[in-house]
Amino acid sequence: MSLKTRLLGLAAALMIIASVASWLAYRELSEDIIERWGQQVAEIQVRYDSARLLQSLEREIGLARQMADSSTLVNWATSPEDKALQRDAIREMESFRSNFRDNSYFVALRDSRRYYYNNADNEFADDQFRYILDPDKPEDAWFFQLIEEGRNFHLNVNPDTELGVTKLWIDVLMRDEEDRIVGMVGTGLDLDAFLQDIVDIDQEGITTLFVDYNGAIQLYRDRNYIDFASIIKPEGQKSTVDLLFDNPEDKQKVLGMLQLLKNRGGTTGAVESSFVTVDGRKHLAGVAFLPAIGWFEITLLDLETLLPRSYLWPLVAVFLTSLLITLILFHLIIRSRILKPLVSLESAVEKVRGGSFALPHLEKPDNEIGRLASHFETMTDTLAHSTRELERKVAQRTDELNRLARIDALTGLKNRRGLDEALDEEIQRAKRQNNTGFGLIWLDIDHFKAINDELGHQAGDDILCRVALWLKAGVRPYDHPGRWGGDEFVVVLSPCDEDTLCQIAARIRETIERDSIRTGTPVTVSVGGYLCQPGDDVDTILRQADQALYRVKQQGRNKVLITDGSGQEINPA
Ligand SMILES: Nc1nc2c(ncn2[C@@H]2O[C@H](COP(=O)(O)OP(=O)(O)OP(=O)(O)O)[C@@H](O)[C@H]2O)c(=O)[nH]1
Repeated sequence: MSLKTRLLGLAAALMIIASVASWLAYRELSEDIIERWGQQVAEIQVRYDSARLLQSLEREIGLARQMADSSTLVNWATSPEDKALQRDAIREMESFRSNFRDNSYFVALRDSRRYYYNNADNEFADDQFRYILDPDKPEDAWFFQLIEEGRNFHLNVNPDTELGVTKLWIDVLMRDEEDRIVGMVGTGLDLDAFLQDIVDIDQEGITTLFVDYNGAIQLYRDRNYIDFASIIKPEGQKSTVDLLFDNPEDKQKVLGMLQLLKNRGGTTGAVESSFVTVDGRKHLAGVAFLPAIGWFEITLLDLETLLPRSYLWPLVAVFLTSLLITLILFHLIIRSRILKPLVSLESAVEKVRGGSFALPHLEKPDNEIGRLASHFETMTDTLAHSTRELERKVAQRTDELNRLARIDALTGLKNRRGLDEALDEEIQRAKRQNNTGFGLIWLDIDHFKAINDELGHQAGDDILCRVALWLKAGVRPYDHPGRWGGDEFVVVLSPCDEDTLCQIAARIRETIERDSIRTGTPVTVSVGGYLCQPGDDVDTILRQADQALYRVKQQGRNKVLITDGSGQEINPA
């Protein structure tokens, strides 16, 4: 697999790994962020909603307590038949009515079970006594239950069938100086208006509800879930907060949070929160206990609505785009800085390996690969130069060897191979030039063995060298003199005719005889010559010349004998 493919594969694998890792990290992180944010928001929201409820009820509760503490009312409650006290009490009650937000009040006396009420329309002016509370009537059970429990203060969401109103009732027990319960006073707030103010807040994704100490739903946007008159219902029949959750775990969680807050004894500001599922959607439930009224406030935050995960998608898109751009840039840089230079370097190496030093253009980035390419170029130049130099020397040496292979080492004349080639060339030339003639002289030193024997081998060599010089001097510059071997010499004469052949052969013989006398060692040579004929080959030519020489030796030596193709003497010496 090529490096390019590997790098591309690696980049793609890295991108996939990075994307998957980022996606997982994003999910974890976004969930974490949303949870943290949600918890903080839930706590703030719970406190805010609690504060709104308490703010709205505080004044009414305070007034109800004042009313319960009113000595006028307490005195009357202990002597309800006393008309004077009743008159004062009614006046007192009416004064409170104008102060209550709902402009309504109720007063219920324990012993007489008489129930007094007047509303904002002053509908029951001078007729505040409405009815007698009956312990056997379920709708009156709240009164007897509260007295039995002895709870000084209680909030109660209850429809009053007698009066035809459903209200959030603020019930406060009236006690005499001996702390005996003598009655109950309070006011009611219109439930619908109250729900609209406190619970039906127009904030998408936020649900607020209030439950009593036992978890029974008291204020909730869906009236069907409200546990009306929950005080008189036995446990198990109450419409409690766990009804809102489908998942048993969630039910336990929420009830557990209520219990936890109860155990803390109503620490102010304490908030518990946990994730729950409502209508198939994940919510964060925040719970706070409101010790002032003995209720819990529960806020459900629909996190997907409040902070949809899609909000973070642009972040993911930015990340993935940057990742993609980074990888593309990485790939481009790798390609231009590593791959392309490597590919050009590899093709250059291939060329050099194939014997060519003409390098293609090499990419040389400013890095190790660039320096490597530079070194390779320099190395190739040096190698090319050395190779050229070596080739030149080899050629020179080969020429020299070729020359030496054709030269006789002793005399410096052509040797037998050189003569063969010269003869061959002459035959070819003669053929090309319409058989223009050429000749061949073959000469042999007479009695050379005796010279060697008498004067020694070195002296024999000297004579061979001298004969070579005289021979050279006796021929034309373009003739080819050579030593055939031993004391035999051959001259190829070109071009040449009969006369020339005879003249040169005779001149050679005379020169050697004459000049050798001057050296103190006279030598003579026998010369055989042959005028070459059209169509003669090397063997024929040499044989003819040799035979002529042989005949000279037969005839007594130191002579010249030239023959033609028929074997006839041309110019007998
Ligand atoms: N000094 C010397 N002697 C050589 C060399 N090559 C051959 N010889 C001798 O040359 C002699 C040649 O003798 P031949 O040509 O057979 O006979 P010759 O004595 O010349 O007598 P003819 O040719 O019949 O006149 C031999 O004794 C060889 O040993 C050489 O390179 N140097």
